Amino acid sequence: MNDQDLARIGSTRELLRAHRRGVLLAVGLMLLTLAAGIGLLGLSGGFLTAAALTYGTLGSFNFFSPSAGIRGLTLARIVSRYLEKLLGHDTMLRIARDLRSWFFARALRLSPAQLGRLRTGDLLARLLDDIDAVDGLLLRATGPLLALLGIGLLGLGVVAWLHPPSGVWLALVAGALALVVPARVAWRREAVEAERAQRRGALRARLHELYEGRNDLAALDATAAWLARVADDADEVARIERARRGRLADAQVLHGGIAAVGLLGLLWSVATGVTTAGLPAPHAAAIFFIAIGLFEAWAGAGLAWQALRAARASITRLDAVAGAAPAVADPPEPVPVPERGALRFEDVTFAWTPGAPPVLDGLALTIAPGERVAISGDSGAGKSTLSALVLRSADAQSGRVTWGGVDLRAMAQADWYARIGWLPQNAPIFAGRVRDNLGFGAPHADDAAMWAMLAQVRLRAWAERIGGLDAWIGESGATMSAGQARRLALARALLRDAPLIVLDEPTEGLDHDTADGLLRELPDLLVGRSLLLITHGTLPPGLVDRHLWLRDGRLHDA
Ligand SMILES: Nc1ncnc2c1ncn2[C@@H]1O[C@H](COP(=O)(O)OP(=O)(O)OP(=O)(O)O)[C@@H](O)[C@H]1O
Repeated sequence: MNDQDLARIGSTRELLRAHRRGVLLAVGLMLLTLAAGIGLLGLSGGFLTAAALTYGTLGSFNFFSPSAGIRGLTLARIVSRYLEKLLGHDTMLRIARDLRSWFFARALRLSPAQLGRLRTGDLLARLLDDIDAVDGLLLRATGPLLALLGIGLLGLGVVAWLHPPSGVWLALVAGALALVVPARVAWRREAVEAERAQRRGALRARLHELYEGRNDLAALDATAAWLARVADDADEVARIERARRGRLADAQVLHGGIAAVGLLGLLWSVATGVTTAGLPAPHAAAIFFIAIGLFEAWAGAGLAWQALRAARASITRLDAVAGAAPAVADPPEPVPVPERGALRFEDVTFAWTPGAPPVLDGLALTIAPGERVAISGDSGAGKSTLSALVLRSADAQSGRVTWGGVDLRAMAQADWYARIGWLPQNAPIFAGRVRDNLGFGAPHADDAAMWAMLAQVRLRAWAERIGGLDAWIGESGATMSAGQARRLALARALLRDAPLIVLDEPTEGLDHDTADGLLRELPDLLVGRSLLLITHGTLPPGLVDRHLWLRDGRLHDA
């Protein structure tokens, strides 16, 4: 499926339905493989019995038809099994690919506040474990269950045709299996499967946090305590897995018991048929072998039922994220975004949690084109919240934010972002080359522009030392100091050809002289662009046109 098709899909089940052709084909091939296998067993049993009964007598024996049938079924089984593996796995891989792209794209539509409620490890668990459970639905759950149903009906039909009383008996045994096995492994197991998926997610989250926070935990001498929590989580997961396996083993035992009684009853039924109702012995043998084949195939039903329940729990978890309505969405017919304009907050009131005291309360602010405004305030006053509204991580509950007179909510988010160069508080450095990190937001910037920008943020000497624009910088800027990472992210924001630059604490982590030098040079880097600067520090004269103070949700002159 292409991106446009995926964008139209609203739930996991809808996505699975879009693959129904591949799924039906794979199920048909599974059925064919099973039918060929069981047919082979029945035909061979009948054939051998007929041959044994004819041996040493003068009776005639049709050798050719059954042996041709055996050859045909053998070949059919080989070919259908090969195609089943080929097409079944191909469909499964397509489902997995589409599910991952779709889930990821849907999750990214959510605002940071919505995503922030999920732990990264849990999100990863959904992306990996839950999608794994769902894409295997075809090969481990619905596929086998449908194929087992199909082969059951076919087998019962053949047995009933050869000997109706045996058909009735086999149907009764099949009915008992169909009730008892799912009852043991799957009936009323929704809550347990949901808990299993949730616990596995929690374990991943705990491990992810251990990895991310390993240095802090080591410094706090808290690694052992954290590992103990990991062990507790792992124990919980193991407890649930053991219980599941126990239920599956119980189901296998029940299946074995019922199948044994079923076969004994069938033996009695066909023996009576042969001795009293003229049932040919080869038919009796064929019925017996078909039944053995069916019981063997049905033994997989328990696992398939369990996989089905697990997949359902995973579907619920995936839809909880992918099906959530994004807090910030594009309008159906977005308005074009003006090239330049004033950024205005008009009587803006905003609370992160509905009903909580607002962080911004009737806030008003105008930044004229080319104007540079700094905003300071106590920690927690709402400075980053203000930039979050500019970035449309959230929308104001009342009032509006406009650019060139157009409400930001009337624009497509991507069009609006094209007008902004943003340096967030925790700007990430991506694993890759210096060039990649600079060029993300400015794909057309050439080497000369990159070097000039590196010089302006005072990173030129560093870049030359590590090998230039193609030098590799590790994940999260592992090979850089915090100040260097901050300056590289600043360079990235400034390199963008955007009329509005939003900088949240650009000099955080820099020594006084570097910070001061950088701020003094900032006006030259802005050249006519508007600036919204969030800062705690003192500013050199001439950097900004106005310096405001955020207090009680409103802006005051500093
Ligand atoms: N995503 C969020 N969800 C819920 N509450 C939030 C969120 N982000 C911020 N807040 C709350 O909003 C208030 C303002 O936070 P904000 O980060 O805007 O302050 P700030 O002025 O930038 O602080 P600092 O100078 O410490 O960075 C705080 O009480 C904070 O707890």
